[in-house]
Amino acid sequence: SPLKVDADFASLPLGGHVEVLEDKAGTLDFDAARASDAFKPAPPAVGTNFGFTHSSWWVRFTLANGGDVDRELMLREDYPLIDYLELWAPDRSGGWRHVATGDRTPFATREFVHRDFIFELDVPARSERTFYLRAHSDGPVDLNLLLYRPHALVGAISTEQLAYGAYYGGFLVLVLYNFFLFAIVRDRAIFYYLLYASSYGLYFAVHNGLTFQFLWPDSPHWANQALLVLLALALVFGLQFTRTFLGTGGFLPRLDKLAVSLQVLALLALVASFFASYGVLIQPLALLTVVVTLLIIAMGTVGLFKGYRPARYFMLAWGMLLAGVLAYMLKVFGLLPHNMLTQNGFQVGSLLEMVLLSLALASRLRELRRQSRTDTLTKVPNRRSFDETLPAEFERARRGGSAIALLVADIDHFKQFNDTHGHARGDEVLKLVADRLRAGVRRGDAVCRFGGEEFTVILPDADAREAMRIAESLRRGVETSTSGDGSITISVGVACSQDAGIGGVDDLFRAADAALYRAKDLGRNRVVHQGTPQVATDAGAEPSRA
Ligand SMILES: Nc1nc2c(ncn2[C@@H]2O[C@H](COP(=O)(O)OP(=O)(O)OP(=O)(O)O)[C@@H](O)[C@H]2O)c(=O)[nH]1
Repeated sequence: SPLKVDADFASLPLGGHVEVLEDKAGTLDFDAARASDAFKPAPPAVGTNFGFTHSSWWVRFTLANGGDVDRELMLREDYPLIDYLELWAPDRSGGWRHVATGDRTPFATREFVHRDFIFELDVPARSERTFYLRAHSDGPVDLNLLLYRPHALVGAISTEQLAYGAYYGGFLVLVLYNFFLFAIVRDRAIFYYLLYASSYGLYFAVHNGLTFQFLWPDSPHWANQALLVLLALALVFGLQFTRTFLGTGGFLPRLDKLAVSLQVLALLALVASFFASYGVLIQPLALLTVVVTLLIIAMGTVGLFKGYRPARYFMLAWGMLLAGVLAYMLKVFGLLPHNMLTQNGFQVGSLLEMVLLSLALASRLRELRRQSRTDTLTKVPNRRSFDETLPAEFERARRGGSAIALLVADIDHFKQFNDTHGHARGDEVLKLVADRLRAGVRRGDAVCRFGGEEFTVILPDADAREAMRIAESLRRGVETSTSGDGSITISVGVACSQDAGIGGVDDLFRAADAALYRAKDLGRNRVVHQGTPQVATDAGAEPSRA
């Protein structure tokens, strides 16, 4: 039955009011189609979404204007990737106005300069008009037909343009920001993120019909191929980013190899896009996308369980994307309202994903920074960390008018231990000593491996007396916990900022180091304060340090 268009409405979905005709061979011309009696009402479940099909599809609908004024209406088909789309509309002289467009014809074939297909429909007062559409496409023929009053279409489009501007603006800012970050930091993960975000963002822009309108309006062939190329690139770079970010080559060699094979497949699809048609390639690529997504989530999950902190943001990011897809699914099944967020759940989720991946990169930089300040063997802060921490703590103590002390500790006769028991056992001793030191200090004290078998301990808010007490308890702690190991002992030199002659950080370190030498000279396994002539433990004197 004709759709009444004289009532007051802003927009109407046309889906339930059309009849369709499948032209399997694609040979019918307009007159033959118009004469055909094989038109059937569109099935309510799918409407005019015909999916992947080799047929051409004819769509017919009748609009009835019972009012006294002419009605000018806008027909919008809002899936922009239809290859060929034609309209036949009755004109006022009894003939037909024919528009032949689609994304396989130059952009200029459109009546309206817009990423979707928009046609003007004229229904004079007190009349009925029947319109015909013909669609054919290598990809899915998913016609989403909407009828608008002109003012309503203007309103809808301006809202959408704002949303798209915000969406792609977000992508652009992320890409620019990370570009500059990469220029400074030179982390390869940032580089792959850049490529991933760029190809992914452009892929969506192709999907929305925006690149065809704004970037390559005269290249319909490339406009179609670009979707495949960008999807393949997004898969390659997404995997490359994930592998670099999580460092999967090291701890997940099998999954990492699988990732490389999938990258090769995506690259093959990319090359094939120059020879094979869109229709042949899009379905395998869609399948590959699902597999890649599952693999990335699997790798992130393992990274998370291995305790790699940046993997938390990484997984949150992918969770956002999945939440977006889920929101869209729930909308399709009527469990969530239809609005711009749910309708575009995939796209919204993808931007949130990119934002969180950018955060994950920041978290990774923090982790790299932490690693560069940690000794890999003993897991205590290293020399670099010490060189940064001591001046800062010293300055803080000076400003607060408090004392700060420094211990320099060295394992006794470690060379001999190494020579006797081997380097591996020596490493274990280093770890053990580091653990003892760490366990024996107060909160806020900093144990560092200064180098070799030498450790430092920064003791904020400690005067010489307190520092001696802590040093002595550390010495005893090492001695007792390693008594079964051929007796490992340490010698410790102590200096405090309140000691005479300590003007700055360098004085403090020199004094503690000199005290350590004295401890070695006095027989090892003892604590010596730089100011006092001798504060010996009860260990017997030994020959001088070599
Ligand atoms: N196993 C192991 N040994 C190390 C490491 N770093 C340094 N060493 C060893 O530590 C030893 C330090 O020897 P020396 O500096 O001669 O001092 P020492 O033998 O401890 O003698 P004193 O300090 O005079 O008591 C050398 O044999 C180094 O090879 C390490 O990371 N692992």
